[in-house]
Amino acid sequence: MKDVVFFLKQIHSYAGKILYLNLAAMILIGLLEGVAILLLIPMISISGIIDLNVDGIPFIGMFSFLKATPVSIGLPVVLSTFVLLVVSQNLLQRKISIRNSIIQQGFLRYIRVETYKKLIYSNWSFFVEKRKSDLINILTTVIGRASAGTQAVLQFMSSFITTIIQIVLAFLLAPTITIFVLLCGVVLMYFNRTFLKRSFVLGKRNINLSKSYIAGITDQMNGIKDIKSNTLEHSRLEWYETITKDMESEQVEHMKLRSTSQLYYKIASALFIAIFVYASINLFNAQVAQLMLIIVIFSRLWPRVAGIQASLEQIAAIIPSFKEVKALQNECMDSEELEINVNRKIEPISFQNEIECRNVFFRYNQNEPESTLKNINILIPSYKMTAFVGRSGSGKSTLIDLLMGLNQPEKGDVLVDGVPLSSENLLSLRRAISYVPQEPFLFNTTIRENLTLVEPDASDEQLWESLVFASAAEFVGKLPHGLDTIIGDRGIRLSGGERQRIVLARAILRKPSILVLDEATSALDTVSEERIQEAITRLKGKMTIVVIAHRLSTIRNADQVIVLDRGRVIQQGHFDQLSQEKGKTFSHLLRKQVELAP
Ligand SMILES: Nc1ncnc2c1ncn2[C@@H]1O[C@H](COP(=O)(O)OP(=O)(O)OP(=O)(O)O)[C@@H](O)[C@H]1O
Repeated sequence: MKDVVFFLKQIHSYAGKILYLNLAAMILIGLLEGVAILLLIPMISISGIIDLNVDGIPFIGMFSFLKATPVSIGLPVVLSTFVLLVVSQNLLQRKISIRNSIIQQGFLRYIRVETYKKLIYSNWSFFVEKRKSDLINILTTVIGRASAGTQAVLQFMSSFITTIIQIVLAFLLAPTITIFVLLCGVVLMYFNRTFLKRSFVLGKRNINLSKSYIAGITDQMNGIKDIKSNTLEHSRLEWYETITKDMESEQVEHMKLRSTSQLYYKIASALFIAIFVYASINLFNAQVAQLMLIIVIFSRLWPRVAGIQASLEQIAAIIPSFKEVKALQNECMDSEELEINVNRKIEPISFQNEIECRNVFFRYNQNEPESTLKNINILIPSYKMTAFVGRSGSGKSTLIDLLMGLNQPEKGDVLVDGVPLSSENLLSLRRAISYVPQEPFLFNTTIRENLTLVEPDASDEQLWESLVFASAAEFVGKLPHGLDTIIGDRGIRLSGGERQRIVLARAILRKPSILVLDEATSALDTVSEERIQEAITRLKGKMTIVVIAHRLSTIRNADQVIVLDRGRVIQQGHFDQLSQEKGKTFSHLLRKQVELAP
C-alpha cells in the first residue's frame, strides 16, 4: 500500500489540480450513467406509457409533471432526457479520456525523467554494483507498468466513488435488493481474495522474467562474436526458447486468473438473479416494476463489483513494479554524488602543481577482509606523464578511478594542489579530465558526430587538429567520406587501434588539462601502438598525462612510472631507473614482454 501511495503522491506532484478535476469529472460521468438508467423505469412508468405500478418508488414525485402531459408529448420528453443524459455523459467521457491520456503520457515521461535524473547523478560505486541490464529493464518495461498502474489506481478510485453513489441511488430505489446485491458482492470478494495474492505473485514473476530476458539478450548481443566463433548458437537459442516459454506461460496464467475470477462473478450474478427473482415472485408477490428494478440494479451494480475485483487484481499485479521503481529511486538518492543542479555551469579546475594521494586506502566492499588499495602515497605532477604498471588485478584501474574522484578513499585523501577532493571541487576536477577507456565507446554514426559530442561547436579545423594529435588524421583522410564516414555499431568497422585513436582525438578536442588513457591490452598491433606512442609524445608537456600501460614499450618517455602490486605501490621512478633495478617487478614485467615480443 505504501508503494501505491508513493506513486499517487508523485502523480499528484506532477499533475496537481487537474488530477482532482479529472477525478471529479469521472465521478460525474458515473453519476450521469447511473441516473440515466436507474431513472428510466420511473420516468417511463409515470408518463403512463406502460403501467408498471411504481407507487412507493422514490424520485417518482420529481416526474409527476409528466402525469399531466399527454403520452404523445411525455414519451418524447422522457426519451429525449434519456438521450441527452447519455450524450452528455459520452461527450464528457471523451474529453476526460483525452485528458487522462495526456496526464498519463506526461506522467510516464515525468517519472522516467525523475528516475533517470536520480540514476545519472548516482555515484560510481552504485553503477559498479548494479547490473546494467537491470537498470535498462526498470527504465524501459517496469517504469511503463508502474505508470500505467498509477492510472489504474486512479481509475479504481473514481469507479469506487461512482459505485458508492450508485449504491446510494439504488438503495433509495430498492433497499432490500441493494443490500442483497452488496452482501453477495462482499461474500464473493472475500472468497476471491486469493486471486489478489496470486496476481501479486504473478506480477513479481513477470518482473523477474523480464529482468532475466533483458539481461540475457544484452549479454548475448554484446558477446555475439564469442557465440559465433565458439558455435554457441544452439545453447543460446535453447535458453531463449525456455525463457520466452516461461514468459508466455506467465501471461497465459495471468489471463486465466483474470478470466476465472470474472467467470465466478458472472456465474454468481446469474445464480443470484435467479434466486432473487424466484424468491420475490413466490415469497413476496413482487410486481413487474420491482422485478424490473431487481434486474436493472443487478445489471448496473454487479458489473461494478466485478470491476472493482478486476481493478484490485490489476493493481496487485503491478505493485511489484511500483516497489521496484521506488527502490531504485531510493537507492539512487542514497548514492547521490552531488546535489542535483543540472543548470549549474561547471568550470574545469585550474590545476597548477600536482594531484596527490596521501595515505590512501580503498576497498570495494566493506565486508572484504583486505583493502584493494593500501597506503598509497604518490604525486602526479602537472604537465608531466605518469604511467601506472603492474600485473592484472594489481589495482591500476581502481587507483585511476580514485584519482578521477569516481571512487572515494576509505582512509586518506586525494588532494589537488593541496586541496582535498570534496563534493565542492569533484566535478570541476572531472571537467578538467578527458578519459580514454580500454574499450573505447563510439556511437553508430559519423566520425564527425562522434567527435562533436564533447564540443558541439568545434570547427573542421579543430576536428582535424585533434585527429592529427591522436595520429588518426591519416586513416580518417583515406576513408570514403572522411569525417562524414559512418562507423558501424560501436565502431566495429574500425580496428581496435583506430577506434582508440578516434576516442583519443575526442578526448583531446575537449582540451583537457589531464588526459587519462587506459591503454588497450590486446587490440593494438605494432603499427597502432607506434601511432598511439607518437600521439602521446606529441601531447607531452601540453597537458598532464596519466597512462595505464599494458605495453611497457609505450611508456619509455614517461616522466615517472609507478609500479603496483596487490594494491600497493612497490616501485616508482623513471623508466630507465626502474629497468635497472634487477630482481624487482618492473624488470620482471619488462623481461616477460621482451620474451613475448614477435
Ligand atoms: N567492482 C569491483 N568489486 C569488487 N572488487 C573489484 C571490483 N573491481 C575490481 N575489483 C578487484 O580489485 C582488484 C584490482 O582490480 P583493478 O581492476 O583495479 O586491477 P587492474 O590492475 O586495473 O587490472 P587489469 O590490468 O586486469 O585491468 C582486483 O583484485 C579486482 O578483483
